[in-house]
Amino acid sequence: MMSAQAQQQSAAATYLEVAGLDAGYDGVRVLHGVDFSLAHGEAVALLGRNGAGKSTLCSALFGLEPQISGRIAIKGQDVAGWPGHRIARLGVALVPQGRGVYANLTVDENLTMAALWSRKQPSRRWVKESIYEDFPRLAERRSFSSGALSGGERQLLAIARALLTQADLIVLDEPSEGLSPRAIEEVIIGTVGRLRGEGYTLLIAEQNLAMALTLAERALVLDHGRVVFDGPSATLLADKDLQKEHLGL
Ligand SMILES: Nc1ncnc2c1ncn2[C@@H]1O[C@H](COP(=O)(O)OP(=O)(O)OP(=O)(O)O)[C@@H](O)[C@H]1O
Repeated sequence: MMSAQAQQQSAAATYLEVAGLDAGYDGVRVLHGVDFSLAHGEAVALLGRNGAGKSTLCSALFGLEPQISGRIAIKGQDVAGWPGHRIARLGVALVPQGRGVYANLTVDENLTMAALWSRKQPSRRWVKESIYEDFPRLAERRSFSSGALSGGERQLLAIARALLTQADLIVLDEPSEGLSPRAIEEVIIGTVGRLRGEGYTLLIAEQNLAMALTLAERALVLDHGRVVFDGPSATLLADKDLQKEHLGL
């Protein structure tokens, strides 16, 4: 059994804890008893076939559409049932599938709006100018309508919006979807890899196994709404039978 001190240390190291999470829509259950946790600064890939429940899990963490039961704790606080804006204030940002940027607004306006969601005491404070310095492509496009951006630029903007909320856990729902190999290399591998290096906690839902495993040291595989693998990425990469059975590869 863990000593009280070890339990305290382990609670302090845990950013997100999900236990016995069920989620669904209008009575149709999609997630069944999902358990996992994320340590501060850990990058975890969330894998699974189409319809396995990855987006449902990402949305459930953020207080969005699915109805849920079970435990979701962020930094030790039980947040199940909280609305998204309250969860955002704890430092969680979701970069949704399809990116969630406002296509009718300019890049600059999108960034201004994201900053309104900002939490109060971040460890690192991003402001619009630091975003433009660090992501010169966005600076070049600042007055462009977001709807006119390329897929890679839109993904970059969505990530920048997450940073401006001063999040320290960023949940990315299929970031590589619809991007060219070059955009995947530059935006996803480049930017997300950098966030990882800077100590952000990352949960990356992906269909692209090789890419997800490049970015994350640990993988979680969902199949029909159940966690069927939770372990080192290298183990999953080496286990062709598991990939075939649960990812259809
Ligand atoms: N808003 C919704 N209303 C009703 N059912 C939904 C909704 N969103 C998803 N579902 C259903 O929940 C199940 C899981 O879908 P989900 O999008 O979570 O899977 P996924 O692993 O993210 O797949 P994909 O890669 O296709 O996005 C599917 O059967 C889907 O039809």
